[in-house]
Amino acid sequence: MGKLEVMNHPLIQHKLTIIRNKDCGTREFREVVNEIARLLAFEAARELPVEDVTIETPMGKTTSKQLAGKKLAVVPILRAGLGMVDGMLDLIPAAKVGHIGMFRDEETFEPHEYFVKLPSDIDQRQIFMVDPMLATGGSAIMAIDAIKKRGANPKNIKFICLVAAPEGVKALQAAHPDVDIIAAALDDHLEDGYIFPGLGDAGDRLFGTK
Ligand SMILES: O=P(O)(O)OC[C@H]1O[C@H](OP(=O)(O)OP(=O)(O)O)[C@H](O)[C@@H]1O
Ligand SMILES: O=c1cc[nH]c(=O)[nH]1
Ligand SMILES: [Mg+2]
Repeated sequence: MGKLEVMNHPLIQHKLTIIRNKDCGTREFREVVNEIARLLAFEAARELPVEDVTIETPMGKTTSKQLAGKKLAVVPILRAGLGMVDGMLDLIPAAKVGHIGMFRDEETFEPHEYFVKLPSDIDQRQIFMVDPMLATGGSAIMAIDAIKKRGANPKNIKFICLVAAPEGVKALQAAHPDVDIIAAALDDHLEDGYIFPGLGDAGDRLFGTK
């Protein structure tokens, strides 16, 4: 079973409160989503491998740690996942970026895939898949199916979101038990396919489409 990590950090809780508020405008919503993504990237990078390197400080020779150079990829689920990409890249600027286009049917909430473009060496990369919302879990499950089908190593995939519903966590863990989930918050339940209390439609709020 994949791990679920919920980030109960005060900075994250404070920023989430800002974007949950229905009066938060597009510009601030976008900025704060990226700020939270940056904080989540910090946590997501916790298990990156490091290696010893010998350096000289002004005081003399020592052995110190550096990143071992594992290849990384950030993979947003379009559209709303795009809102988290810059924040992730602030911390891991050398990562490649893949895209998976996915939309939910407004009545059935079934996901539909409309675009997939990944780095050609995705099989060798640690993948951080990003999407602000994990609701029924359908979009995340299908997006992970898509990257596994194209060679991604299941052990190298982490799913990173802002708000998760218990229903989505359960479905994602059942479908992809090898994928760890990092969420800024675990909310109460789903109401008509939307997370309660949640923050509404993340894509529409990020791009001002409603
Ligand atoms: O867990 P699920 O029930 O699948 O719901 C979550 C999905 O819904 C939203 O995307 P949406 O379909 O609204 O597309 P958008 O990002 O283009 O707005 C969200 O960004 C997730 O991708
Ligand atoms: O609450 C939700 C559920 C799915 N997609 C969103 O953008 N918000
Ligand atoms: Mg949407």
